[in-house]
Amino acid sequence: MIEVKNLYKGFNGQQVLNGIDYTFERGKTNLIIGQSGSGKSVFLKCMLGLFKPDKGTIVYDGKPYSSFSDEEQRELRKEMGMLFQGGALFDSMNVEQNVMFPLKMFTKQHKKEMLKRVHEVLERVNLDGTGDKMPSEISGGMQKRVAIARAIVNKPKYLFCDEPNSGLDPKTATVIDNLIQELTHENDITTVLITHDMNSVLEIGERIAFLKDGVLAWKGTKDEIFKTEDEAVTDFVYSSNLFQQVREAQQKEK
Ligand SMILES: Nc1ncnc2c1ncn2[C@@H]1O[C@H](COP(=O)(O)OP(=O)(O)OP(=O)(O)O)[C@@H](O)[C@H]1O
Repeated sequence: MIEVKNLYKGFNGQQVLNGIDYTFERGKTNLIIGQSGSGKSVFLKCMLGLFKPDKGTIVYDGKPYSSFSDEEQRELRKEMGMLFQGGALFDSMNVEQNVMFPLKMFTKQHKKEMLKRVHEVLERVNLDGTGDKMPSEISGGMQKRVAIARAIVNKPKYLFCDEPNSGLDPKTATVIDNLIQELTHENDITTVLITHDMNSVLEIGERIAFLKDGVLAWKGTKDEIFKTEDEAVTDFVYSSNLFQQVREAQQKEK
């Protein structure tokens, strides 16, 4: 669980996050949605410890970041899995080396032990047997699954995903969404996922935080989002054809 309390962040006099209070629950896919420029990435980077908040507290499973020693900060980084747009694999490394990278960086395991874990996670994401392939030799969807395997190889408590579906066809995007959700449930991970993909909201929006101009303008679930009359949210979600179609279908059923 990650509790965010009264979080403020700005750059050069421009306020980006304006006093956010929110709790990201453990074992759930916690989505952050909102228009471009609303502060989603800055929010994520604050939780990753990449940006220092101007004000406010971020509490990781009961422990405020400000109270972490250097060693504890390093330990926390080890507990964070990251999945960035485009997968961000190392082109010069094969699949196995990519997935092994966090183990080499954060653990002192023997190679045999690391290989065992790498193959365990590759199997979990249905990529067994691809360890010696280079990223350029596999499809975009497979690259995402390698990136997911790399993000979970260290058994993270927290998984941060920034638009994990970008560049994928709708069917592959759904496979990736469901895989992230399954891993979140199986391993009781606190997953925080930024998305522009309204299909992802419908698929895995167990908890949704809607940001508008750096403020948490609405929070709820994928079912509640259809019931809300909050204009900021309705303006945003019904600009998507998919949401309009689902709403129309729901109205016909009534
Ligand atoms: N390192 C930085 N220095 C200065 N300003 C920044 C920095 N990072 C982000 N910003 C500003 O913060 C604001 C919010 O950006 P952010 O990337 O969080 O938006 P976003 O909601 O993630 O947008 P998108 O959906 O397009 O990715 C923008 O005005 C951006 O220019």
